[in-house]
Amino acid sequence: MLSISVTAFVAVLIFLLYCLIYSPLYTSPLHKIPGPKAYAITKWRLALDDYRGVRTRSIHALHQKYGKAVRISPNEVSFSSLSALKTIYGAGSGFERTDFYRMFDVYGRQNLFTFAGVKQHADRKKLLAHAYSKSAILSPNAIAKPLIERNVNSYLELLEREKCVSEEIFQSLHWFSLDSITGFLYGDQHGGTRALRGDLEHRALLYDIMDPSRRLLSWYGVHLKAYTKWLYTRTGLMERIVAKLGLLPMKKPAIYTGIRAHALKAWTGFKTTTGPENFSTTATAQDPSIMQKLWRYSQSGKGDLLDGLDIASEAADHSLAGIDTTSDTLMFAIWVLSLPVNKIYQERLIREVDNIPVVDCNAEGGNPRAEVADKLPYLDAIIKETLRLYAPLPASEPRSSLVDIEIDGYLIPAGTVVSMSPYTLHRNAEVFPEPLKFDPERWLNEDCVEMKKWFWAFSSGGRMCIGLHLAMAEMTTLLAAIYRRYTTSECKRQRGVSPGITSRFEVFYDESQPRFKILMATGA
Ligand code: HEM
Repeated sequence: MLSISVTAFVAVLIFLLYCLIYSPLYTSPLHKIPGPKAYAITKWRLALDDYRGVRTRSIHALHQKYGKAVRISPNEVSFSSLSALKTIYGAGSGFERTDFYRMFDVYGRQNLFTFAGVKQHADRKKLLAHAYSKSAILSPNAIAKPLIERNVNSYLELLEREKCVSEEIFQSLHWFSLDSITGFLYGDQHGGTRALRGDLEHRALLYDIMDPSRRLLSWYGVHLKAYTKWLYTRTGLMERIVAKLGLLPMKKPAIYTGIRAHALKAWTGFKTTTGPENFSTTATAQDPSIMQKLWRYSQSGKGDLLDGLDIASEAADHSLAGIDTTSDTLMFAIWVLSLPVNKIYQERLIREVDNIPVVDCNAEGGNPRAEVADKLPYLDAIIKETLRLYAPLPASEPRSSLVDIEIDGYLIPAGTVVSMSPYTLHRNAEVFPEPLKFDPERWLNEDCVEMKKWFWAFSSGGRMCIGLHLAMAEMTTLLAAIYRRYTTSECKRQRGVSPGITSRFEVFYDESQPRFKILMATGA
């Protein structure tokens, strides 16, 4: 009897060793891809890096050691080459977003960001692409340009009115991007915010995404998805026990507060005042917001019907995607230009914006117009270099293919997760000499064609950032106005300390500074 039990135990052990160690290392189709064994055997090795907030930097270090393809988990491979970039993220590549993105569903509804399938995504994108095109963003007759120019005026007025703002730009830049994206999505009447003009309720909308425990919630949501869902769906006594034991990574309500709740409120307000019966005769012309465009489409009877929750989900996601990204980039740009070592770049930028003729500035406020700020080569180089070194979404962008495919000489079976990151692409020393040095002028050299191919802050192909032109217009118009009027320098307390932002669950900062200070945890 004993010997049967021992035999069974040994057989189970051998089976487990085969499945958990031998197979991933020696028989898996990915076994030839280089990388440390611990990462190839278990997904928890990478999850641990994630927990420590060093996932992206660890993957980067693995690329430096193992080359352009690294196995980072039993079923996940990271790449860092232009050929892989084209195969995975090129237009029409057929690669889909993975389940990872489903944590950005809002109200249980998918949106542009979270659709995996190419067709579903393309259908939704068709509805939005024109509104986000460069010509629409810079058109005087559409919503974005006047809105951004007004917000730039408000920002400069705020600098004059509340002197402390100029010493702590992080928050006020968030108010700027909040007012810009909400005005664009909802229009002034139905949810456009006035944080810059002092509305405390609107400023408070940001607390939710600034809550540091959101970082932990993101980690749980990715690595312990079923358990997290279980935790948050307990009711009654169990709910109290779970809370008492401190098992919740973030206190309830963890999700539909702040920006997400605001989207639903904006939608409800819009529907009540606009309503189907007077929809075609009222506000449409004066209020061409994204919400209104989607509503108009949903009433047209063409294609799949969008209901209120679909519209609110789409809008909430664009808000979340458009706030931290833009304001974090602006914050890094101003901070890096304020360092004494970069004084020369600030002076050259000031020279460029000083040369803008008065006729190219708005009568109200006297700040450069958005379409003029868009055409300043030095400013453009500064923003590119900021996005290269401090990309606000620097982490890997996971994708998978429905069919087997070869990438950089390796056969990648269908369903394998493949990814690349701006962080690693932007630090390739063969493409960007002295990669950790802030040098905007590298973008002004005639031979920067290769660098442009590696620049990936906004991703590429069909899933490239839809808000690119909106973000660029916000950033160029505000920076041109600030440096036309002011010089900036670092505060005493900031000396030797890099600002640090968190993206998903990692902290990013300037690696050349001795220390960093985390400014905010973000949910995106
Ligand atoms: C500096 C500013 C910004 C940067 C660097 C940035 C970067 C990115 C990146 C890298 C992606 C792809 C993410 C992935 O696939 O994992 C993305 C997608 C997206 N971004 Fe942005 N973004 C910025 C601003 C904005 C703004 C202002 C909006 C406003 C609407 C926005 C809306 C979106 C949306 C909706 C997607 C999903 C697009 C799709 O799947 O088709 N972004 N962004």
